[in-house]
Amino acid sequence: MKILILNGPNLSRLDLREKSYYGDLDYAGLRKAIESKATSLGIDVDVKQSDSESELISLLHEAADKKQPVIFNPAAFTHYSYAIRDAVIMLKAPVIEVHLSNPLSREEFRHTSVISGVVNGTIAGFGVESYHLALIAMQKLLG
Ligand SMILES: O=C1C[C@@](O)(C(=O)O)C[C@@H](O)[C@@H]1O
Repeated sequence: MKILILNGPNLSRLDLREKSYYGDLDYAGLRKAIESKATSLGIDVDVKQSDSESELISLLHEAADKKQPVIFNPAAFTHYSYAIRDAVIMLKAPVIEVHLSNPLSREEFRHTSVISGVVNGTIAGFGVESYHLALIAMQKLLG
């Protein structure tokens, strides 16, 4: 079973965002780093990104129907999307929330995650390493 790595809005333009939080890596580089770490761990991944709340929800529905594990960076939706939270609740396999930056060290509106309470765990603040750590954690969760 492939693990779905799902990325939310504006992550496709990572290299154009605040360098102090996201560095120089572009989305293609992030994707490549995730895929190569997954290969080294012997994990199959499907890396997807969308800027649309509706599309992210459809992808979560598909993952729920397939009982697919998910590593999810909901990006700004983390902080306010109850619709995405409700879709995450319906997932049947483990789900890990990841963030490149540490939202708790940023603006106050980022201190709330409406997603954290409905996932197995959250990894934040380690750049691309957050995804690597999530892959290792997911491997353990799946036994
Ligand atoms: O778009 C993002 C990226 C982010 O999820 C991260 O990976 O650090 C943190 C969010 O607050 C922000 O809106």
